[in-house]
Amino acid sequence: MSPATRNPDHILQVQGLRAGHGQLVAVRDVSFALKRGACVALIGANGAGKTTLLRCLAGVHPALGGRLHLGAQDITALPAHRRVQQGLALVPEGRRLWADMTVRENLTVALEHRDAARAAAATAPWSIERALQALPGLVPILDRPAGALSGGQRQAAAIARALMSNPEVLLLDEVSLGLSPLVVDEVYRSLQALRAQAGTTLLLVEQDLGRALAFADRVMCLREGQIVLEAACAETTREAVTEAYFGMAHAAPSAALETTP
Ligand SMILES: Nc1ncnc2c1ncn2[C@@H]1O[C@H](COP(=O)(O)OP(=O)(O)OP(=O)(O)O)[C@@H](O)[C@H]1O
Repeated sequence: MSPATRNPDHILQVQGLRAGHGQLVAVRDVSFALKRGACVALIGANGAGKTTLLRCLAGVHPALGGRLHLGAQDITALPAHRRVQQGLALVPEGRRLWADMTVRENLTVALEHRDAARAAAATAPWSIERALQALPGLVPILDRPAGALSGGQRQAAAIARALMSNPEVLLLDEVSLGLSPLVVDEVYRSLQALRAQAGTTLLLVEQDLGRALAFADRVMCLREGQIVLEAACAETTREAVTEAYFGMAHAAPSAALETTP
């Protein structure tokens, strides 16, 4: 992407991204851009390529082609840890915390590995104290080993750990997976606080279509590794999204596409 075609309003620009697993192509020529401060929900059936796409953006899965820009910087060739330092953080499916360490230790290690210059330049850099204000549910479990936490607590701790890098863009895989509705509500309240307080740009994978459309500004539907729908949530309908999701007109929602009103 030439500097002339880059839009300064876009914090993340993805062009022609391709990735696979062996012979299998999982992400096919995917292009999109995230506006600064936006929240985009990425939806798609099992195996559509959502996790592979997020992992490619984070640099933990190799891309076969394409270009990525974070702000004005071309990050295509940067390894995962450099992308984190530049402001692109992933909260992976399954959360991947260090199970034997306490929550506090998980956060401290992340804090020590962040880019000091970026943190110094930030107007309000994240600290453990500030993360606890945004995610108060962590306060009583700060000294508990991450391996002993419930699903919702692990999700909150993983989000807090990602915040330690002062992300401009937070990628969240399967936000609601394995969590009770009440805990999901709490996680989304925390994400709302992040958006309001820090203006963090969010790209989140969410299987609950009702929740995705209610929370995000835009929705992007991935099918067989391609973006088949990209729209403002306020300007699309469940029917249009469901049709894109299944690749057929008038498809009935299945258990794979939850639809909380
Ligand atoms: N480690 C792997 N080895 C081989 N194939 C894989 C691997 N991980 C994913 N795939 C395949 O790549 C394709 C995309 O998978 P991916 O996990 O990215 O999809 P997804 O949309 O995140 O699905 P899910 O909701 O089930 O996690 C699928 O066909 C899947 O079977």
